[in-house]
Amino acid sequence: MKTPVQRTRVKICGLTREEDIEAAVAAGADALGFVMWPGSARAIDEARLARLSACVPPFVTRVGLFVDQPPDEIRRCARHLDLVQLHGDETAEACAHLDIPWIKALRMRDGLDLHAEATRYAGARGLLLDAYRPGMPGGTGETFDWSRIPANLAKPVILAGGLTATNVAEAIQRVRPYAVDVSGGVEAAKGVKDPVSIRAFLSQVFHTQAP
Ligand SMILES: O=C(O)c1ccccc1N[C@@H]1O[C@H](COP(=O)(O)O)[C@@H](O)[C@H]1O
Repeated sequence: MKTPVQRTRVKICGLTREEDIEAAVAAGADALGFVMWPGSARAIDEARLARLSACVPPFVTRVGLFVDQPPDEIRRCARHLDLVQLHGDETAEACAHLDIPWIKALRMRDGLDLHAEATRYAGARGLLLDAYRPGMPGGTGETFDWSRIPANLAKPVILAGGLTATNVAEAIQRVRPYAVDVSGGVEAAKGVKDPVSIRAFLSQVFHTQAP
C-alpha cells in the first residue's frame, strides 16, 4: 500500500523516565523509543521497560531498540512493545523470523545502496537512516549527507542522526521523510530528556510543511 501524504511523524528515542514520557506525549510525539541494548548509556532493563510501557497512553507507539540481540530476548520484551527497531547488523532472514512488526536501522556508510536495502529488508515497516560512525551502532548525535536519500525509496523513511530543533525543519523540507527520530538533540544529559527541547523540536516539525 502506498503511504498517503501526511504530516511528518515524530519518534523520541532513549526514554528512561516517566516524566520524559509525559513530556514527549504532551508535546505530541507519535512514538517513544526504549533502548534495550545494554551497551548504551540510555539502556533500560526489562523491568523498567514494563513500568515505562505501562505509562504510555493508547495510540502512541512503543518502540524497543535492539542491536544484534538474541531473538529470545527481543521476544521477551515484545509484550511491552508495539514495534522493534533493529539497529545492528541483523540479517534479513533473522528480521523476517520475528513475530512483531519491525523497522530496520541502516547506518549510512559509504557505498550503501538504499534501493538494494529496501529490497533486502522487504518485511520492514520502514527504514531508519542514521549516521555512520565506525565502532558505534547509533546514537552518535551526528547528521549525514541527506542528499544521499533517494526520493522514491520503496519503504517509508525514518530520518535520524543528529536532528535538533534547529535543523529538523530543513531536514523535512529536503528529505520529506515519513518520520523523524531524535534522541541526543532533546536531551539535558544521556538518558535524561529536556522538556523544553522536546517541545521546541515538535513545534518545528508541526510548523514545517514539506514542499
Ligand atoms: O541511543 C542510543 O544510545 C543508541 C544506541 C545504539 C544504537 C542506536 C541508538 N540510538 C538511536 O540513534 C539514532 C540517532 O540518535 P541521535 O538523535 O543522533 O542521538 C536514533 O534512532 C536513536 O534511536
